[in-house]
Amino acid sequence: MLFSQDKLSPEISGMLSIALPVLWPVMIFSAVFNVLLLSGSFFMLLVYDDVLASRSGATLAGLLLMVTVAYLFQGSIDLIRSRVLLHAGAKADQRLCSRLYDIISRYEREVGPLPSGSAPVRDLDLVRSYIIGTGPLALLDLPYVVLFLAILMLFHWALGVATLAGVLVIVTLMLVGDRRTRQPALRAAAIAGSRFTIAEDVRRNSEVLRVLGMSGRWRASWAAVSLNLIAAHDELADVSGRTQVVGKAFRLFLQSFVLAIGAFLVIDNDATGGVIIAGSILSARALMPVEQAIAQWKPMIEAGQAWRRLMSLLGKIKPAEPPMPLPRPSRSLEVQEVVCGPPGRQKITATGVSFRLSAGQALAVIGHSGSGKSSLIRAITGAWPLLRGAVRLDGASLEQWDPEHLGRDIGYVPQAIELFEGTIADNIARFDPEATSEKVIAAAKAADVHDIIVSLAEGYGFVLGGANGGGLSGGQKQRIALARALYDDPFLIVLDEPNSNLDAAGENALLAAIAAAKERGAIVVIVGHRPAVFAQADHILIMADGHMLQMGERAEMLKRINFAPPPQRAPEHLGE
Ligand SMILES: Nc1ncnc2c1ncn2[C@@H]1O[C@H](COP(=O)(O)OP(=O)(O)OP(=O)(O)O)[C@@H](O)[C@H]1O
Repeated sequence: MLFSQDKLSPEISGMLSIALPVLWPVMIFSAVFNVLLLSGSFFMLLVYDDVLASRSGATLAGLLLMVTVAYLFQGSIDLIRSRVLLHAGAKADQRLCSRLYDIISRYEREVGPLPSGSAPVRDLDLVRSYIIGTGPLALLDLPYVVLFLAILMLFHWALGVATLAGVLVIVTLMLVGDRRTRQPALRAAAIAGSRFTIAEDVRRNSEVLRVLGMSGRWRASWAAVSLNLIAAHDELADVSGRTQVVGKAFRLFLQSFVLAIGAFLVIDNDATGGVIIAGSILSARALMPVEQAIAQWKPMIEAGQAWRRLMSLLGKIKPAEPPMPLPRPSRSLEVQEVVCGPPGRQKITATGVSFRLSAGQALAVIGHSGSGKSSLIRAITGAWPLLRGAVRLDGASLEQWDPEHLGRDIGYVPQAIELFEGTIADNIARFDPEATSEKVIAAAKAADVHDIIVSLAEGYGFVLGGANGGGLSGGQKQRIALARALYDDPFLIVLDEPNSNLDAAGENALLAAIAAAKERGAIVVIVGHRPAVFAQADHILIMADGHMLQMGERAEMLKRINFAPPPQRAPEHLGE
C-alpha cells in the first residue's frame, strides 16, 4: 500500500488534498473515454450489417458524422484528463519541494548521512513523472476491460472467451518477460552507476591523476566497466527483445484468431458479418488497457518505493517552527559542558568543553591534528547539534535562535572553504538580496581583499565558477571567505584555520580584522596551528584527544606551554 504507514503525516494529508479533488473528475472522464472507445466497433458493425445491406449513402454519412464527433470528443476528454493529472503533478511537486529542501539542507545535521542509495530529488522526480505520465490513466482504464469482454460475450460467448484467454496469455507473457529482464536490468543499472562514479572521480581529480601518472589506470578501469556495461545492455536487449517478439506475434495471431472465430460464427449463421470486424476491434481494445497497465506496473512500483523513501526521510525531519525572535546578541558566549560528534555517527569527537567569553574578547583554540578543534567549532556555530551541554549567546541556548536570523550575527570561516556559484559580491554578501555595496566593500576591506577584487577585470562582478570558487587562488578564496564572515559586523566570529593559505600580508589583515571586531564588541574564536593566531587572543584553549585540556589567559597559557609569544602587535600597525 502506497499510503499505509504514514496516514497522518502532513505530507500525506497534503497529497490527499491534491489527489481527492481531481480523482472524481478523472474517473468520470475515464468512464466517458472508455465508453466512447466502443464507437469504432459499433460503427463497423452498423456499416457491415446495415449500410452494406441497405446500400444507404445517407445512413453511412450520418454514421460517419456521429463517429467523427465521438472520436473528437474522446480525444478532447483524453487530453483534458492528462492535463488534470499534469496540474495535480505540478501541485504535488510544488508542495513536496520545500520539504525536499528540508531533507537536503537539514538531514545530515539532524539525522546523519543520508542512507546509501537514497536520492530524494530523483525520488521526487520519479513520483511526479508517474503522476503526470500514463500510469494513473492506465490503472483507471483497466476496469473497462470487463466492459469490452462483456460486450464481446453479448456478440458471442466464443469471442469473449477467446479474448479473455488472449488477455491471460498476454499478462503471463509480460510477467514472465518482466521477471526475466529484472536481473539483467539491475546488473546494467549497477554497472552504469559504477561507470558514473569513475567519470565523476576522473572529473574531480583530473589534475592529480595526470600529475601522479594515474590516468592510465583509471582509463583501464573505465574501459573495463564500459565493456561490462555493453555486455549487460546486450543481455538486457536480448531478453526483452525475445519477450517483445513473442508478444507481438501472439497479438497478431489473436487478431486473426478472433477474426476466424467470427467467420466460423457467420458460416454457422450464429453471427452477422459485422460481428467479425466489430469483434476483432473490440478484442484489440480489450487488450490495450491490460498491456498499458502492465507496462506501467514497474514505474508504479518504482514511484511507490520512491514515495515511501521520501516519506521515511521526511518522517525524520519535522517541519520546523522558527522560534520567537530574540534581540540580536551583544554580550556573551557561554559554552557549557559541551559534548559533540558528527551527526548520526555515534561518535564523540569533542567533550567536556566549558568557557565563557564576553563582548570584545577573542579565544584561540589550539591542539594537535584530530584533537577535536573543528568539532568544537561546529558545536559553537550550531553546525553540529550537541550531544550534551549548551552553547549560549547572551544566555539563550542556540536552539532558541532562529538559524536564519542568527546567521546574520555569526561569521564563520570553515576549514574547507566552499564558495557558491555567483559573483564575488554575492558571495561576500551571503547572497542577501538587500545587500548594499557599502557593506560588501567594508567587509572586503576588513579582510584586505578589496584591492585584489578590484584588480580583476570584472571586479566585484567576477563570477566564481562552481562550488570550489574556481578562478581564484587558495589565499584569495580564503580572504573572500573571511570577508563573507565579517559581512555586516556579526557578533560572533568563528574562524577555523583562516590563515592556512594566507601570506604574511593576509595574516596581518586577518589580525587587524580580529582586532577591529574586538574593538566594536564582537567575540572571536579562532582555530589555528600557526602562532599568528595567538596575537589577538585574550585566552587560549588547548584541545587534546577530543578533550579540553587547559584554558587560560593568553600570557599565562603561553608560559605554561613554554611558547615564545609573538610580539603583541598594535592593531593600527597590523595592516602595514
Ligand atoms: N564528519 C566526521 N565523521 C566522522 N569522524 C569525524 C568527522 N569529523 C571529524 N571526525 C573525527 O573527529 C576527530 C576530531 O576531528 P577534528 O576535525 O575536530 O580535529 P581537528 O583538531 O580540527 O583536526 P585538524 O587540526 O587536523 O583539522 C578526528 O578523529 C576525526 O577523524
